[in-house]
Amino acid sequence: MATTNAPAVLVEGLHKRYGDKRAVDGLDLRVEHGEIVAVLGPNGAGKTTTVETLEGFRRADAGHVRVLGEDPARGDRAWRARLGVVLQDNQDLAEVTVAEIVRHVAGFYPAPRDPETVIEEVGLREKRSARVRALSGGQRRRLDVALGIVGDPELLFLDEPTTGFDPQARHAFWDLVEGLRDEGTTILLTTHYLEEAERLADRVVVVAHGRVLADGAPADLGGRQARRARVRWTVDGVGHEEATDTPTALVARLAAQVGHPDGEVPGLQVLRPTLEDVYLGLIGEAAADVATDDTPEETAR
Ligand SMILES: Nc1ncnc2c1ncn2[C@@H]1O[C@H](COP(=O)(O)OP(=O)(O)OP(=O)(O)O)[C@@H](O)[C@H]1O
Repeated sequence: MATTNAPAVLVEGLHKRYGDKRAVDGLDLRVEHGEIVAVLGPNGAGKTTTVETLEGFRRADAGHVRVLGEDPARGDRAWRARLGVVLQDNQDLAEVTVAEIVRHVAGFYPAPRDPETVIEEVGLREKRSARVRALSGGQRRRLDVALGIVGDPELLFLDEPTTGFDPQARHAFWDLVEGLRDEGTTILLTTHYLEEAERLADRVVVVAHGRVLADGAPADLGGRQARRARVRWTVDGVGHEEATDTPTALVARLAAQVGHPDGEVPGLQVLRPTLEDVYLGLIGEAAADVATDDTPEETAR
């Protein structure tokens, strides 16, 4: 067991190639115990390759990797039992029922959660006797989540967990993840949903071309809080906009100058860059850098 203050996940200088494709290219990552970290990045950024290396399913070409104090390439059964894994694609389980497979998987773990409670938590109670092949895509994904958490893991990997969920199921899943966090579970999640990262993550790591572009709390990633606000308003139906570091002062001035008798400023909006704005800016800059980078690998395609 890891008894030191070592982080739950430590990755330094991870490299992984497929042929001449550099899928992961010097990636660093640290996840502290009890933290939820979201890894964001475009398709092909290297997220799944990284996560599957941490899970012990792929071998790194180079780099230092420790997961719950162990090298995943050497992780034994006891180490694996401390992990929960929700993969992007799961093997076919078509003919078994939901309750059967959750009970079955629980049997692999020394101290599993109660299978019926887990089925309920992921919202599959009414489907507990349904065969897996009869589940919808979103229900199937919920079953994947159930199988990932039934072992009561210390560290849970969620690879795009809510793909295919309807909005209600997504919100229910977020509540579930927050409940796990409150119980002390450490969670590393990949997602394409910025709203999901913003809601769940203590820290967001943006990855592109196998490298980390930015790492920070969702609220101030990429200096988000330090960015200027844009204030919009209308006068006689004509829109105005001004960028400012002091939006409160500007709004007070507008209220005095162009506000209605009750002080209201028509069409008033104060806009800060969203996490999505910051994310798209980072990814755009990285794409521009690659376009001007004439390494043989990039020009060969
Ligand atoms: N088994 C493989 N063989 C060859 N190339 C691979 C293999 N797995 C991944 N790749 C390539 O490595 C790169 C990184 O893929 P990876 O699946 O890690 O990206 P990702 O960030 O998880 O993408 P997505 O958001 O689409 O899931 C991609 O260019 C992909 O085509």
